[in-house]
Amino acid sequence: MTDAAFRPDHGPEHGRPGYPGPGGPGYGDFDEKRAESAVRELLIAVGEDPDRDGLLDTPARVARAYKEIFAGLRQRPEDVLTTTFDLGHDEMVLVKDIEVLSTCEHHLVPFVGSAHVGYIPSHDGKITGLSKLARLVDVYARRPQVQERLTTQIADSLMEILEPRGVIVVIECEHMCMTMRGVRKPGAKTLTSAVRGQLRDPATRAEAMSLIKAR
Ligand SMILES: Nc1nc2c(ncn2[C@@H]2O[C@H](COP(=O)(O)OP(=O)(O)OP(=O)(O)O)[C@@H](O)[C@H]2O)c(=O)[nH]1
Ligand SMILES: [Zn+2]
Repeated sequence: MTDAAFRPDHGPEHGRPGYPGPGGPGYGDFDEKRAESAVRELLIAVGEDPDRDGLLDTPARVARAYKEIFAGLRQRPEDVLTTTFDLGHDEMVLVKDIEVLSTCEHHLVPFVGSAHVGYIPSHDGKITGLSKLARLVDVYARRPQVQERLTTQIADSLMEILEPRGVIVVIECEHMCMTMRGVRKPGAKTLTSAVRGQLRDPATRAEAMSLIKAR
């Protein structure tokens, strides 16, 4: 996969010499051996014996798991968001309750919850399959993330690829870094939203929000 295929949407670290991105190693490449030895080191660091029976295969297993959990680093939104045309529909399309399984980039523990993704198709009726909206959520969720960036990346890539009249993305998640450790507040939900184009109009936005809230 070439560096040029990816947009520099991961913040300033990307593309620094020696790091993935333009001018660095292949952006998104997964180095399984390096991941394995890092997990082995981590086990030693926490006071475990990586050579005891139960842990022998753990570094390789964790490396494979990380490859899967961060598979979105090797995917582009345009790989999943295929488009088609349907002139017949120019009203809002909203897919609710898309499961979000992501990883907090601060602590590398999960944050989980739901995404609600809606758009108003372009005047020429450019649309996408409903499942593709869920696939798009996964492309960005399967990376080291913060919830705010996850939300805006989904909204911005939809705007770019579907060229819709408007987009709304609302995400509600529970962060394990606030549950398992640190402040330890199970049940606290973080809500983020990104609204673009005509969905910024108060009435349209209110309609979308009432559809999202309706159970
Ligand atoms: N804005 C934002 N913050 C997040 C997200 N995930 C985790 N955090 C926060 O990132 C912050 C990191 O804060 P630090 O003070 O550097 O780290 P820390 O000492 O481990 O913080 P505590 O979690 O408060 O113990 C914490 O407040 C987390 O709750 C996210 O998706 N968005
Ligand atoms: Zn965290």
